[in-house]
Amino acid sequence: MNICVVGTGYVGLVTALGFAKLGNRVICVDKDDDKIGNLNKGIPSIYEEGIEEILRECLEKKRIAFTNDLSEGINNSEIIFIAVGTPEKDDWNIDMTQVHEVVNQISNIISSYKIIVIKSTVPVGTQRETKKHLREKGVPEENFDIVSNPEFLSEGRALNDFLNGDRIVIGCDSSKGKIIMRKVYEHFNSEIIYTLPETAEIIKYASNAFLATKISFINEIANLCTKVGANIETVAYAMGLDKRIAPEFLRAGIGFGGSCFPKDTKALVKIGENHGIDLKIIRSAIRVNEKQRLIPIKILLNKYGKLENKTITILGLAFKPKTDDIRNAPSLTIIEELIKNKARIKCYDPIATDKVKNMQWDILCYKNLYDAVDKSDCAIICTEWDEIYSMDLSIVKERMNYPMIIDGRNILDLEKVKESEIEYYSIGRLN
Ligand SMILES: NC(=O)C1=CN([C@@H]2O[C@H](COP(=O)(O)OP(=O)(O)OC[C@H]3O[C@@H](n4cnc5c(N)ncnc54)[C@H](O)[C@@H]3O)[C@@H](O)[C@H]2O)C=CC1
Ligand SMILES: O=C(O)[C@H]1O[C@H](OP(=O)(O)OP(=O)(O)OC[C@H]2O[C@@H](n3ccc(=O)[nH]c3=O)[C@H](O)[C@@H]2O)[C@H](O)[C@@H](O)[C@@H]1O
Repeated sequence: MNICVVGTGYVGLVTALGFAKLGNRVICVDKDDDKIGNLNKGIPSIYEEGIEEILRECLEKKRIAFTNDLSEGINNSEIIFIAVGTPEKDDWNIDMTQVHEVVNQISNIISSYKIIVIKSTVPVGTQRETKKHLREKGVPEENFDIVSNPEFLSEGRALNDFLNGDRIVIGCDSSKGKIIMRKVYEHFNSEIIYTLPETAEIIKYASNAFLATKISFINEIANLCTKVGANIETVAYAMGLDKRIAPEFLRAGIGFGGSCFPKDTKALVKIGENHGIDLKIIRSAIRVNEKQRLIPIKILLNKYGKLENKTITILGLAFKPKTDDIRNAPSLTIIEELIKNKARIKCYDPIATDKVKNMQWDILCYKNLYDAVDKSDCAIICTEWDEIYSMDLSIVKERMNYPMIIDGRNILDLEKVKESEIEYYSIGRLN
């Protein structure tokens, strides 16, 4: 099939490459000329393992092309996927500017039947509002169908998630649209749920909010474990053996970050509010998460009283391993607090340091972990990178000014920590 994908970020690029790999012809559109230039040269706009090879393979086979010209994408495709950003606003509502811009542009270009698929995570009601908007802009009804098709991929294993997701959700109120969407996904093995657009839109938010709540739940239990001398790892393991609970998303730590859980939980609370429903559980999950990030600061203040002239190392900047994405990462909140407390800050991350350098903070970034802990008074683990998990604790101890680690992701081997005689804090583990 001929497919156009608008937006070449994490979701857009992965969607485009996934469809291209399956033999479709895909045109990707982005308004960022630098991204388009790089993508045409085979340089991905995001970091994901294996994506560069697939990009180059698809370019060579001429299954994918990148342009900044939306009309080229639309005129050569039967289906248009919208995968632009939907960031959060200060009031927790969603900023729909990027989606609205694309829809307006489409309304000026479209001249024959197209399916417009909303892949971005958008507030409930967006499919219907978009339909109304296109009609008001004079686009004849017979020229389009609008489908809500939210994406469930996780960064770090995005392409695999896209191609082998647990489910595909299609929110569509036209039978013609449904038939074409069935064809789009005919080579996927995932269960496909056809439903109303509003239901599809809620499924996306409810799924993310449920997973975020599971994390906040286990984090509260971990905090209790710390107080009563219980071990969160055994608690989580035993809970996870119950099939009704399941072991995933029970890893305690400094909480969830990223471009989606923080934004989508807040957006769902706001959607509830806009409809007169107070979503109390999700509101609490957000509050628990915001506090969880501050645990390392509390431990440090307990230990040192004040942090002025102390050197603190952040081990891991990305919001999770295998990505260079630092959007809403717990590490950033911790750095901001350390700056407020006038600490000297050193950071290590195998791939995300450049993104933090762009923030122009007065902090030092290292690509070598041992240089980052040199003369430090405490190292805080914020991301569970393999490189951090497997660091040599004897070297770390030797290079630090005072040997202290706060393990915000509960990853270090407790035996090795004990042997190293480093002062060690975790989130609910028994040392
Ligand atoms: N990042 C993730 O893991 C997931 C994200 N989502 C959702 O997918 C959507 C996209 O997220 P990301 O890919 O992370 O966003 P992103 O910010 O990485 O990428 C968005 C892209 O859209 C482009 N763009 C913006 N306006 C445009 C326009 N008018 N014309 C052409 N291109 C335009 C931007 O230049 C950028 O390259 C969001 O709604 C997000 O909530 C859903 C599942 C997973
Ligand atoms: O809508 C989205 O954007 C995506 O959001 C998440 O994917 P992602 O944010 O890439 O990463 P996750 O693996 O879900 O991790 C999110 C955060 O939760 C944290 N986490 C995760 C699991 C856990 O047990 N404990 C925990 O603290 C991670 O460290 C990370 O900061 C969802 O898992 C995807 O299904 C969804 O499509």
